[in-house]
Amino acid sequence: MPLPSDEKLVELGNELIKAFDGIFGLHPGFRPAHAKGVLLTGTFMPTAEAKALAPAPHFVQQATPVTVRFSDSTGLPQIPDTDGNANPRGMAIRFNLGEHVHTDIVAHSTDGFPTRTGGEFLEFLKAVATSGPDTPSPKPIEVFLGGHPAALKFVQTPKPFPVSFGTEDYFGVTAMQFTSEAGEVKFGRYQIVPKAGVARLSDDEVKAKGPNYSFDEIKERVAAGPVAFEVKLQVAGPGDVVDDATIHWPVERPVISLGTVVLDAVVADDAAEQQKIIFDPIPRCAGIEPSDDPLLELRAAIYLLSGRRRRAATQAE
Ligand code: HEM
Repeated sequence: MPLPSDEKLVELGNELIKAFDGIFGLHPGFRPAHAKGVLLTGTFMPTAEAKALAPAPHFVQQATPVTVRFSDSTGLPQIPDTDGNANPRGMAIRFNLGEHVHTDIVAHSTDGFPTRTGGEFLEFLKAVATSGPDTPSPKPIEVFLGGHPAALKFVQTPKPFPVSFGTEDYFGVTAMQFTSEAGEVKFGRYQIVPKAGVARLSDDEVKAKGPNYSFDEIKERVAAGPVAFEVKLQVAGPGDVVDDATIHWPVERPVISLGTVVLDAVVADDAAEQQKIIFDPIPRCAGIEPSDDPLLELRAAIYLLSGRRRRAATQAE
C-alpha cells in the first residue's frame, strides 16, 4: 500500500503518532496504539449475499485464508487486560487473497469513534496528554469533551470486559462502498459477531482475573476447538450519513450476513509476525471502496508510517 501524496495528511499522521508516543512512551517494535496483541489464523467462507453485494475475491471464492490480530487498546505493550483502558479491544482481519495480495477489516469493540476527523482526534489526544491528576479543573480534556458531544458520548459509552476475545463483538465504524457486478452501489459498516455469543465479565469477575487473562484464554480456546465469528454488514438507507464515524445509523437498517471467519490456530512466530504485519483500513480490492469518511485515508497513512517504523525497530520488551 502506498503513502498518500497529500503532504498535509502525512504530516498530520506523523503528529498523531507523536501524540500517542507522548502519552504511552516509546516502545520500539510495538504499535503506538493497540500495542498488545496476538495473531491467529483460519478461514473465511462467504455467503451468497456477499457475492451479490460485490465481486470482491473473498466474497466470490469458496474459502479464503485469514490472519486475525486481537488487541488491547493503548500503546502499552504490557497493559494488564484488566485495566479499563485496555477496552475497546481490537480485531483486525486480513483476507489473504494471494501472494502479497490482501484486503483487511480493522474493527474495535465499541460501535463508534470520538471524533469525525483526524485533526479533532489530535486535539483530543493533546487534551488527554495535558490533563494529568495534578492539572486543575477545568482540565483540557474536560473543556474538549464539553465542546465535542460525540467525543463525550464515546468516552461515556460503557466498555465492558469481554470473557474472551472470542465472545466480543467488533465494529468497523467507518462505512465502505460496495458495488455489485450489475453496478448497484450500497454503503455499509462491518459488524463482527462471535458465534459463541457475546459474554462479558462482571466487575467482581474482572478483579479475579490475571493481567494476561484475555491472551491466555484465547490461546486455550483455539487449542480446544475452532473460534468462529459471523461477518455482517449494516447497510445504509437513503439519506444516511456515510462519511462520519460519529453518526450512528438507525437500528432498523438491514444487517446482512457476509460470511463466517473460523479461527483454528495461533501463529507460530507470533511476536515477529505482529511486528511485520501492517493492517490497512482501505480495502483496495474489486467491488469495495472506502467511503469519503476522512478517517480512512489518514489511518491508512498512519498505519503504514507506524508499521514501517515498527519493522525497522529492535524489540526490547
Ligand atoms: C484518527 C483516527 C485514528 C487514529 C489516529 C488511529 C491510530 C492508530 C495507530 C497509530 C495504530 C497502530 C497502527 C500500527 O502501528 O500498525 C492503530 C491501530 C489500530 N486501530 Fe486505530 N486509529 C484511528 C481510528 C481507528 C478506528 C475508527 C478504529 C476502529 C474501527 C481503530 C481501530 C484500530 C485497531 C483495531 C488497531 C490495531 C490494528 C492491528 O492489530 O494492527 N482505529 N490505530
